[in-house]
Amino acid sequence: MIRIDAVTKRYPDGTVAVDRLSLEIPDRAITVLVGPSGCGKTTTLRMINRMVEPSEGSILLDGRDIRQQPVNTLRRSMGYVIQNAGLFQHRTILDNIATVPRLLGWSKQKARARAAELMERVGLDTVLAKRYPYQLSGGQQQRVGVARALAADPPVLLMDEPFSAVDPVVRKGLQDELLRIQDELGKTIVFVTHDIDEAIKLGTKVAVLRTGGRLAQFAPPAELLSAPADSFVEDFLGADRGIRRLSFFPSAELELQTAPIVAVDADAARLASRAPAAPFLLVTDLDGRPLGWSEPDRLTAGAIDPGRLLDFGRPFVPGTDSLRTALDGAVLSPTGWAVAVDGEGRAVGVVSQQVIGEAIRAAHSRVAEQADAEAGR
Ligand SMILES: Nc1ncnc2c1ncn2[C@@H]1O[C@H](COP(=O)(O)OP(=O)(O)OP(=O)(O)O)[C@@H](O)[C@H]1O
Repeated sequence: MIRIDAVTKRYPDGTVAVDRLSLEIPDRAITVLVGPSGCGKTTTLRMINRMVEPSEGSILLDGRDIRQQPVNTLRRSMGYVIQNAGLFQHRTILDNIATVPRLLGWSKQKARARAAELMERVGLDTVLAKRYPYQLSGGQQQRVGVARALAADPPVLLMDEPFSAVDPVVRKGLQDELLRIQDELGKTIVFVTHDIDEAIKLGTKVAVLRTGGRLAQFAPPAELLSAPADSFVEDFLGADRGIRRLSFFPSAELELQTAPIVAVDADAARLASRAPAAPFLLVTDLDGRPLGWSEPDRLTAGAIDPGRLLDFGRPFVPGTDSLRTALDGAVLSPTGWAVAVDGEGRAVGVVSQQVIGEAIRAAHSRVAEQADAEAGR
């Protein structure tokens, strides 16, 4: 665990960048530092690897003051990734990634083998190994930056706005990749961003800082969204807080109906038997994949015309997707019903906005009961 204990940083010109900050950063999780420009995020991160020394307070790594070990030893245990990757322009991709192992005295062959392994791990084609950084896209360069930081297998990874310079689509890819790598490697990651959505997506815990380097709230993302500590945090979280919170509620328990699902070859008797179940029937192809919605009386036996069906919107996968995705599916659907599919895209049920609304209320009361129970403990 990294423990930041009442740390203040005052720069020589008198600027207080960080003000009596205390944080317990858990092992093998992603802790995000988020806040407006100039609130002291980078300064805090740099105090962890001693690129900046605190004016007051201390930082402990596994119970030991970080000032008690040589700074080089400390930094070797902490990979560091920055915006724009900060790659060495005159070195190939492979040699960039192999930098730290080489500094640690590994043979060239061993370091390069490790670098090649890491390229695959971060989703880079090894044909890029011999290229130079300027021959890569921004997103690819960021992946190289992550691979380089992981090369010596440090337990801690410090990441300072690593994905800020790329477009939103590439950024989403990099975030997903980081979550996947973290699932495999379980590093202790401290991640700085000014983007609250990125913080909520990546953080196991999120520290919201306010200008002047003071901590506003330190909590798991779902808790930030449900119970912002004050109006600063609430404003910083922005609009749609309620909708975004639904991302943390699973859709697995939604009660699905199967009666309104009919295959495209359904006969008159079958259509008639299903019709009372819902105002709309979902027509699927012969493999069970949804084609679209129709009012029951528009379907005539043996002559279902897929071209005349209503769009079925965006389906969700129960157990994988959240209530937010399910609600989105229902809102997008012209019928107000969402379609649930399995991993292969076959319809497994349908659910109305009303039932999703009830599930949301149930989820809220479960969270409230849990909070009450914890408060009473
Ligand atoms: N070397 C320095 N000397 C004086 N003041 C500094 C120095 N470095 C940073 N600061 C100031 O300290 C405050 C915090 O800066 P810091 O870079 O830690 O913030 P940040 O939250 O990372 O900001 P951003 O999101 O804009 O990168 C700012 O007011 C900044 O101007």
